[in-house]
Amino acid sequence: MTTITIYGVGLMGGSLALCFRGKPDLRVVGHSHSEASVKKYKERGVVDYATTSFEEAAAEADFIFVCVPVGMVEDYLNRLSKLPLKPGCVITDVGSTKASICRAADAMDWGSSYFIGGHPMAGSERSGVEAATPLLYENAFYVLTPGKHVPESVYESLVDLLRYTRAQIVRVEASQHDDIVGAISHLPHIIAVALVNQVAKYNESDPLYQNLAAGGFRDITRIAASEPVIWRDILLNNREVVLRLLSEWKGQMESFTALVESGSGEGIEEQFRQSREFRNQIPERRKGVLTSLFDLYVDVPDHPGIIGEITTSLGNERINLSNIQIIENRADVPGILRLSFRNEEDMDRAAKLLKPEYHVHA
Ligand SMILES: NC(=O)c1ccc[n+]([C@@H]2O[C@H](COP(=O)([O-])OP(=O)(O)OC[C@H]3O[C@@H](n4cnc5c(N)ncnc54)[C@H](O)[C@@H]3O)[C@@H](O)[C@H]2O)c1
Ligand SMILES: O=C(O)C(=O)CC1(C(=O)O)C=CC(O)C=C1
Repeated sequence: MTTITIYGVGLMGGSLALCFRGKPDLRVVGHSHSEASVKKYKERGVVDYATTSFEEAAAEADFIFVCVPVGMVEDYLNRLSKLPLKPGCVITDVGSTKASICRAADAMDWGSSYFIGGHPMAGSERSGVEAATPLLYENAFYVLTPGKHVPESVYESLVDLLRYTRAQIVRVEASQHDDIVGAISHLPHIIAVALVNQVAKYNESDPLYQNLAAGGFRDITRIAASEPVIWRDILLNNREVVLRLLSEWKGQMESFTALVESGSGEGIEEQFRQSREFRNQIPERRKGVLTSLFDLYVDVPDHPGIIGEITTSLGNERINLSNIQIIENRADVPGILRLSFRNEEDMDRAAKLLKPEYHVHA
């Protein structure tokens, strides 16, 4: 029996627990310092056992996942490094920054256990165990940052366990990781929050702002609803990278200001041309919850029963749907329907069937 202990069974920890729970020869233990949370973990059935005792949670563990806010990770690792852990125990975390955590962990004496930094590139603006789902990591990249002293066999044992997440493991050096996530995750969160706060001010005097907010505003601001404590810790921890990016961002805004001020239509077009080219080459299929390799997107008109019509016509042709999701891109009405299939043949047949009536794209 392999025991997996999760400290902080929230969105990320709870989702990991749900990936491992009920799998052959795996036992999942959850830890929280709060009695109420321990009760909740048990009631929701996310773990096999839960405790408020830090020591008891670690005692039998073969793998430990530290899934608390970045600002707390070092403290948790420090406490763990001082416990009599099972020999060969692998400790990892899911913190959104890696350089300072890995540096701190490298300076700790792990005895016969090992630390490997981790960061799944999947998540949500929601938080807490209530938001946990075993599908969170599916098709996402999962970064691991093993230090030099971690034997390959130990690294492979963690990779092997993580196959239950159905994520794609990628090995990255910790400071390179922080540079990259600064640009593709931390800066976008700041921009989304600043934009929402700017619009919220206008909305105070004219609530029509909120009502007219459609696809553009919604697409760029979903993440502005993210958990404040989690993001406070991330931005402060990746301070230097974030400050450099913000300064470059100011430059971007100044360039745009100059283009608009000088009426340079050509310059504006060029900015959009460049960004469209890069944006369109990002492999859409790999990211997000519930994506599969065989997805079709169908623009559906807003009329009652439309989803039923589509699923019935697929059913009549015996085309198996593995998933269906409405992507809300217009206020309060279904816009794009994502249909997922288990194989290319089903996807192609569905596209052929739906094309005469709907706008279908892969
Ligand atoms: N939210 C995301 O999209 C995302 C994605 C990848 C990685 N991460 C990282 O995962 C970790 C957990 O984030 P989450 O989104 O699961 O958050 P969450 O709020 O859903 O869960 C945090 C967990 O940590 C526990 N905790 C322990 N000490 C705490 C303290 N002092 N303050 C607050 N909570 C404390 C909470 O009880 C909770 O169980 C963070 O390090 C975060 O950077 C988050
Ligand atoms: O999808 C979201 O809501 C996320 O914010 C996920 C996201 C991201 O920025 O992409 C957020 C933080 C991470 O550490 C990793 C992933």
